[in-house]
Amino acid sequence: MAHTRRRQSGARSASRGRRTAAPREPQPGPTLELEVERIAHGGVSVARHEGRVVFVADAIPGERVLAQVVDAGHDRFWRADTLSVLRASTDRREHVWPEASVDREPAQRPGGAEFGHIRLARQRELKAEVLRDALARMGGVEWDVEVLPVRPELAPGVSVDDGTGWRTRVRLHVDAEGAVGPYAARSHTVVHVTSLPLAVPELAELAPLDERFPGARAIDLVAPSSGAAAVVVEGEGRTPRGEPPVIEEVVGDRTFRLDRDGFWQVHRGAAATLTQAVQELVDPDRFDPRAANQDLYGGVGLLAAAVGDRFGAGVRITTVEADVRATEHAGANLAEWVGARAVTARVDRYLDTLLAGSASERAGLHDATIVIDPPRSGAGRDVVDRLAELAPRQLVYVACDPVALARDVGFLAERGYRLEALRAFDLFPNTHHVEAVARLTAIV
Ligand SMILES: C[S@@+](CC[C@H](N)C(=O)[O-])C[C@H]1O[C@@H](n2cnc3c(N)ncnc32)[C@H](O)[C@@H]1O
Repeated sequence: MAHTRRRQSGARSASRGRRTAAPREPQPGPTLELEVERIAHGGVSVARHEGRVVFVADAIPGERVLAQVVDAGHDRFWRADTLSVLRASTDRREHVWPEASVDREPAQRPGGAEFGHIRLARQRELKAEVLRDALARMGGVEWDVEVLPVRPELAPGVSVDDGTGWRTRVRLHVDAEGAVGPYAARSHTVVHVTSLPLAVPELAELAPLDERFPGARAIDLVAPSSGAAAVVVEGEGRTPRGEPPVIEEVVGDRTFRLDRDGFWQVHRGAAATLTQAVQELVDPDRFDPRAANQDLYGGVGLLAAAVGDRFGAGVRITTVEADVRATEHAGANLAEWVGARAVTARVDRYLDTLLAGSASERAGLHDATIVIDPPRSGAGRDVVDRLAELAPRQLVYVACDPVALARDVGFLAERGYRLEALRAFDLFPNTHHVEAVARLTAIV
């Protein structure tokens, strides 16, 4: 495709001579019959056409499908959508969200349920395969991964049969005419749907799918574990001034307060699942309650509380988070631990201040356990290098992206840390996402 470069006076000097590439338009290609070979990261499967990789959506490894190439603009791979299934896998089932099924026009299928046509147990095997492959390729470790379902007692009301009814946060979008819906898969086009099966039942009922919101940008649906569910309309003149409403989330015997629009784990049972996983994965023989323990990317203090509950009232732990409101809540949520602190900071800068500490401060860090729960992009080289320099006894890494985790496991291996334990959980049934909790320890 020919790109036209727009000339704007002053644009070149403003960008100091750098040219910014215009977003690439996808180039539609042919309709193909494809043998689907294996799963890839991102919820698509790998097929081949004349030697070229084709990433195909809405298929299952082992199937033969008729697929429309939606982007033939790359030399090395194309992207395609399944139009119909010519030979179905025994793992195929009715899609849990009829509107996302292959029976609908690809451009009209909502995103966010890209595994909904696959038996639940097989979804977990595919997620395990992606994590195992990523760890082998990027992390340099062979690890036999099993992805476990959320335990039903931790997620009351969530269907264990088909993986529906778990989402406590849903963002819908509003189009130019004010119509509401999710984005179509792999696009920013709002599509109309009549149901939200992945949402917890109270949100599925509340969702204003047939209403119009002219001028609004998005509709956020929030169902805290305690108190009423809410529909929040975002857009010009609609965001209320002043402090955002505060909600409560209950995990076991604990209540966490947070802003209604603040970060919280999305699956109804996720916070309890991760609490248990972190408590189990911290090696008690390596844990020193008086060391300078850390909970990095700490949100409102969920995982610092998990460590505190596991090791008792005397635990020292600092939770570090970039969002000021979240750290204010974390300070209050962790008030009962005299040794707990909540710090507002970017993790990389915070680690720089730790690295500049005195010899006795550095010794306290050397004995520390550091829990780290970064956003989807992972910790990355800069943070990993700083962590390795602090040389804590153990790291407990909570990850929502297998490739970012595997990359960071690889970086940590270069810096003398090895993967010692790993658990993976299906905190996002019917999507391709998977959560993992890993313990890495210093090789001595
Ligand atoms: C995956 S959430 C985890 C939150 C918390 N551990 C929990 O389970 O509720 C990641 C958090 O990291 C915060 N964050 C993102 N980038 C950050 C950075 N560079 N430094 C500090 N916090 C950051 C986000 O605001 C978010 O609260």
